[in-house]
Amino acid sequence: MTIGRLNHVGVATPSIEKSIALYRDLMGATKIHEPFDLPPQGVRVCFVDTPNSQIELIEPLGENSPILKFLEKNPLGGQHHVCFEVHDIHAAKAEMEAKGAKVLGEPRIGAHGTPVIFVHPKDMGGVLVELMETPKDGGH
Ligand SMILES: C[C@@H](C(=O)O)C(=O)SCCNC(=O)CCNC(=O)[C@H](O)C(C)(C)COP(=O)(O)OP(=O)(O)OC[C@H]1O[C@@H](n2cnc3c(N)ncnc32)[C@H](O)[C@@H]1OP(=O)(O)O
Ligand SMILES: [Co+2]
Repeated sequence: MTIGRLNHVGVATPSIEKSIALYRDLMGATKIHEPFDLPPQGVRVCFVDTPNSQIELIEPLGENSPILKFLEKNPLGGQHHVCFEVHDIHAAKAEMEAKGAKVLGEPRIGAHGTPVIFVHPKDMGGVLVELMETPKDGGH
């Protein structure tokens, strides 16, 4: 596996609406996408475009959301994960596991419509890493 483009930085927030206001009014973001629910991942998502990447605002969706505990520990929200593109998600998963890193669950469809996996922060220097298969059209 070769690490690919930084697709997005995931930012957990208790309120997407409040975070949108911060990125728009404080940071000057001009392209903010419509928020949408992503039930398979247990989050509501809103992408904020930057010139070379995206910020992915994520708010808990449902009682089993994987970000509930993170928000308990970080009530204001905070930087949650970084997402790199990979060519083949199944090959990436197999390689991570062969190298001894814990992959959290099976590949699931992520916010850009391609499969994603997560590598445990304990095996990646404290950073939760999402690997995302590059969209066939090359992405955003
Ligand atoms: C929409 C989609 C997309 O882009 O397509 C997404 O991104 S969805 C993004 C949301 N989905 C996910 O994150 C799915 C994968 N995540 C998970 O399975 C979970 O969140 C885990 C990463 C396993 C954490 O689980 P949980 O919060 O229940 O456990 P926990 O609080 O006991 O955490 C275990 C240890 O990991 C640390 N830890 C927890 N979350 C962390 C994070 N985001 N970054 C860095 N470290 C983190 C905790 O501080 C703790 O360390 P200590 O032991 O030292 O106290
Ligand atoms: Co993400």
